[in-house]
Amino acid sequence: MGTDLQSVLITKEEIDTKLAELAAEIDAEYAGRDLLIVGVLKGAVMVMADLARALSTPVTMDWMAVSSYGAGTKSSGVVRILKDLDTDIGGRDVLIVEDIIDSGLTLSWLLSNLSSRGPASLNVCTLLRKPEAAKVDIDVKYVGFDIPNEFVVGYGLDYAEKYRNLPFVGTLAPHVYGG
Ligand SMILES: O=P(O)(O)OC[C@H]1O[C@H](OP(=O)(O)OP(=O)(O)O)[C@H](O)[C@@H]1O
Ligand SMILES: Nc1nc2[nH]cnc2c(=O)[nH]1
Ligand SMILES: [Mg+2]
Repeated sequence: MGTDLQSVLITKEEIDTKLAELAAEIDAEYAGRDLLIVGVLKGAVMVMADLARALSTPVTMDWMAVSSYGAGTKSSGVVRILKDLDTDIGGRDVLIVEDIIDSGLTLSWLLSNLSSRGPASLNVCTLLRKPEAAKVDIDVKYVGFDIPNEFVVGYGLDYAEKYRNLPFVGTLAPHVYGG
């Protein structure tokens, strides 16, 4: 697996340190409240698992799976729900947890969908954010790392469903893309 990687962009230690910082901010914000964290499958699995364990605030956890319509339409912004929340979020404090915001279209859609359900509050935490996201008018309260516009894998992020289990975030060598 090592030879497929071009470089390590963010080490496991850097991720751990950043998640501890974000968890402290989230603990301060939600102290005494009843927080529901919502992970967006599948990419956010690692962030959810490690962020949740870094929090002191007791939380409940739920999951959504969403997909863009059709192949190659990632940036169409048309999303369908593959798995909805099990929880009624009406009146709840909700924090969406993502691995990455790239075009921002997945998150824009999720924010409008979830806000229509009447949560008491709705915020976003993402480990990674790419420059494209600035073009979309979304307010992301907790951001781990702003990264360059490169395709990254690891720590939940895949290329053709592989590399999600790497403990760090890296970039792929060109030969992996078939070049
Ligand atoms: O900002 P955007 O351009 O919308 O891209 C970001 C989304 O794309 C990835 O998920 P993907 O739909 O690839 O599915 P996955 O989480 O199962 O890997 C990532 O996990 C985000 O959810
Ligand atoms: N694995 C992966 N998925 C993404 N989805 C949007 N941007 C990315 C990225 O850089 N890597
Ligand atoms: Mg995802």
